[in-house]
Amino acid sequence: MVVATQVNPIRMEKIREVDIPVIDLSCSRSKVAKLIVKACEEYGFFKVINHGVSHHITKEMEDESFEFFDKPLPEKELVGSANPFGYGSKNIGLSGDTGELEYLLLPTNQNAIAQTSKFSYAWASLTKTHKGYHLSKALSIKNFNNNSQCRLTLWVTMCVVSSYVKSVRELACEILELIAEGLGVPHSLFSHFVRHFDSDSLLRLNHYPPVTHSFHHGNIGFGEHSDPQIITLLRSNDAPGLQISLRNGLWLPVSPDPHAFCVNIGDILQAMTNGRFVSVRHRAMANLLPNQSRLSMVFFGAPPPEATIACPPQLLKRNKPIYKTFTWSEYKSHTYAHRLGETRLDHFKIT
Ligand SMILES: O=C(O)CCC(=O)C(=O)O
Ligand SMILES: [Fe+2]
Repeated sequence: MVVATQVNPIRMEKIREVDIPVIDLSCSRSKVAKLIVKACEEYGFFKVINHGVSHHITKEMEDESFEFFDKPLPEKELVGSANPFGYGSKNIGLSGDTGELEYLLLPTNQNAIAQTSKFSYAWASLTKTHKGYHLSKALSIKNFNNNSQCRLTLWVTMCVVSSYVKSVRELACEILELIAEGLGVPHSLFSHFVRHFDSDSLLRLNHYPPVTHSFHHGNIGFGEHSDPQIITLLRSNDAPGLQISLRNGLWLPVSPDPHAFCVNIGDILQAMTNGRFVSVRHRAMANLLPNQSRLSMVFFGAPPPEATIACPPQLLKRNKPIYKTFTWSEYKSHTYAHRLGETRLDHFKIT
């Protein structure tokens, strides 16, 4: 008999419910900065409320995403495979990882968007409307039929996606500036990477349909990993699934809250703080709800490809650097060449 081996076996016995930090961004700046730094040190993870991203923009983005995922597979595949941007189903990355989800990876690079916006402007004048820029319309534009990447970028330039990206990018930068204040380093030390015209930030829409076949608890939607970028802002609908790993190996289920953003520290911020902040390991369980899909909309704030990543002297204090200096593009290549669950930053440790 052949027994299937499970990648990333799940340690169910260690799951428990604990409160994770919820930070109210409407409180005083100095208090918020301190609380964020504490959460980054202890968990590498927190939720923010009163964050200023309009619920209307978020809801529109969610509706638009569901509209896309509800389409028949051949239509979804028209946007091309997620390499680097496009649609993917079950396969995550190029190293053999799989999960019970489908997803769409979108660029947010302002440079690429500026290139394409002249096309979307021309299209907008043709259709004489600035509303209803849906992906279904982008898919049907004849001139773009042979260029899936162009169609995707076009979708990103459209009102709904670009408003969402702008708002969430602003929130990510605001949080990075609060972190810088809390650490006593220059205000834009981290945020300038994400604000940069060539920032490699991206938006990932993850759709976890209810699993229909004989699944048992413990099946994986998106396997255990840390995010390689600087910072991640995740917003989900009110279906559960996300879990974070604590330093002691316990898994914490994160209760869903459509009005909050989950913020996690990425590998780059762990490197830039010389290990003071934790790049939190997390995963999403398969969706076992009978009739409801789970949707997470995830913004990854990243540096430009040629940015140099090193811990600044102010944060080293008298300690030796733990990590070598590297560029974001070197880190990204290393990440994509390895399995999702690997601790990729270890490769850059000074031995
Ligand atoms: O969908 C989730 O809750 C987690 C997704 C995630 O970790 C990712 O896209 O990097
Ligand atoms: Fe992640």
